[in-house]
Amino acid sequence: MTLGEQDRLDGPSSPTPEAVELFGDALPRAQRYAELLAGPGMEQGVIGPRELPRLWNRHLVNSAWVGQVIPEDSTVVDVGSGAGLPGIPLALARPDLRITLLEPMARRVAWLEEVAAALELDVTVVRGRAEERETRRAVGEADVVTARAVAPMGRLAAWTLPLVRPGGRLAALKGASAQDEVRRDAVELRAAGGGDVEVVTRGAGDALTHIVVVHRTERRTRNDRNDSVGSGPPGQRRSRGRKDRSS
Ligand SMILES: C[S@@+](CC[C@H](N)C(=O)[O-])C[C@H]1O[C@@H](n2cnc3c(N)ncnc32)[C@H](O)[C@@H]1O
Repeated sequence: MTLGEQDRLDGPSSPTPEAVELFGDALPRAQRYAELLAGPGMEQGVIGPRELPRLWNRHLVNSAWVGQVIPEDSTVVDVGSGAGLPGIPLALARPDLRITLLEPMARRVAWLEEVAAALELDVTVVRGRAEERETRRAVGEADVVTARAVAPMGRLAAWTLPLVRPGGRLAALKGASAQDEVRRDAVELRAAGGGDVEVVTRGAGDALTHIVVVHRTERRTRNDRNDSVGSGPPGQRRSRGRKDRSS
């Protein structure tokens, strides 16, 4: 399928050529997600009206690019999913991944559950804050943590690297400040258990995406030693969009 330049200007129901490539067979469900964001999502305030004309590039395509730094069959925790970004587009583009959407706000958790059910997505939704011990117990350690627009790099690493298994990685979607944040917060990144860091750039224009990949060292941090991971305590909310997980 090819789409012309005009399709970029037509609003949320018009996927861009990058979207066609990234979502492949899942494109109709990505389109449904864009419609949900533009309709009930906007009414419920999970996304602002000004985002409508740039839903595809700035949000769906930008989010799906993160799949390019995630190895096959990984477990992923998307921290601070909000409207479902990048977790929902990632789940659509990469059905091999096992994804948990982590979000502290009840209203957004309800939204994520509704979207997962509507799109028949096999994702787990957990209510909680990344830095809380209960959350770490509930979600365990993932191969990869993703996050977009949640916190400055140093704080984000302190919150999220304890959710990454040693040898795994944090993939943070950042704006043009990516390199500067990495330099500025280098000490915090190391203290949190960060090792090698790379900034991967994809796309152009509204879809331009800088992904800060922080590789987690094998060494344990004080945060890890204070936590023991396992199944979630009573009261921690977990739910699934679909229960018949096949892989
Ligand atoms: C600016 S929104 C970004 C939402 C989404 N990632 C996006 O890119 O559109 C930040 C989100 O992070 C969540 N958040 C804030 N602090 C958090 C924490 N400590 N742990 C997990 N999520 C957090 C907020 O509730 C909110 O949904």
